[in-house]
Amino acid sequence: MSSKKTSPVAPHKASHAGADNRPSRSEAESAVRILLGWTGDDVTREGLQDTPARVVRAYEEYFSGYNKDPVKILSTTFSEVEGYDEMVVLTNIQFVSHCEHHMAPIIGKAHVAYLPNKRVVGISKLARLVEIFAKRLQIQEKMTAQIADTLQDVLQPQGVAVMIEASHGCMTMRGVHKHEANLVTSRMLGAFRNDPSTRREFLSIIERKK
Ligand SMILES: Nc1nc2c(ncn2[C@@H]2O[C@H](COP(=O)(O)OP(=O)(O)OP(=O)(O)O)[C@@H](O)[C@H]2O)c(=O)[nH]1
Ligand SMILES: [Zn+2]
Repeated sequence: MSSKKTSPVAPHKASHAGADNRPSRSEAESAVRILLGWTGDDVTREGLQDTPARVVRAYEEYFSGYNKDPVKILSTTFSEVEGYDEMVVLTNIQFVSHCEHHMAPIIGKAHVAYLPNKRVVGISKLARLVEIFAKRLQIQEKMTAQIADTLQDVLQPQGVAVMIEASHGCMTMRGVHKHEANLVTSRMLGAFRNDPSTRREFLSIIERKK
């Protein structure tokens, strides 16, 4: 199968197989047992006996974002803001995700901004939005776009900016072994894309807060 073929997925929809095709918990534990045996270790020894169940519980946490609806998260907004219409920026939102090529950790920070259009959203919801998309199998570019596009679609603000900087385990712990390499991605929409001074203000705020 070519890795170039991608199926279009709405930014805020989970892209995993439907519930009907989802393997059971015991099938997932068996798969972990097979991988453990494949390493060359003895899967029957005491220290490894409960490992398949633990790994499946850990995966449940790493990939809990498939069960959450990002649109619902953004549904609580406030309009009593005395006409506040300046930039809202939440910087340094830490996250851990996993790359869809190696299932290796992606560890980084997201900076999220929007220019409100009469309504604002609770700031924790911006961090929750990052969490939902981080806790899925990702590539960084896709995660950046999903966060920005969902904010734009649901809040319909005058603009959205998302910047992510992250270290990829598949490049640091294995493969090319570049420990210091950080991938920086961004998506600018509306005023952040069209107005250079808005974009500059966002970039200077996140630079100061690093
Ligand atoms: N653009 C992008 N690439 C990523 C991301 N995470 C991992 N990758 C890359 O995905 C690519 C997968 O390439 P392959 O050649 O199929 O995999 P590989 O043989 O394991 O490649 P190496 O990592 O170079 O050893 C690698 O270049 C990874 O660095 C990401 O978030 N964005
Ligand atoms: Zn990878």
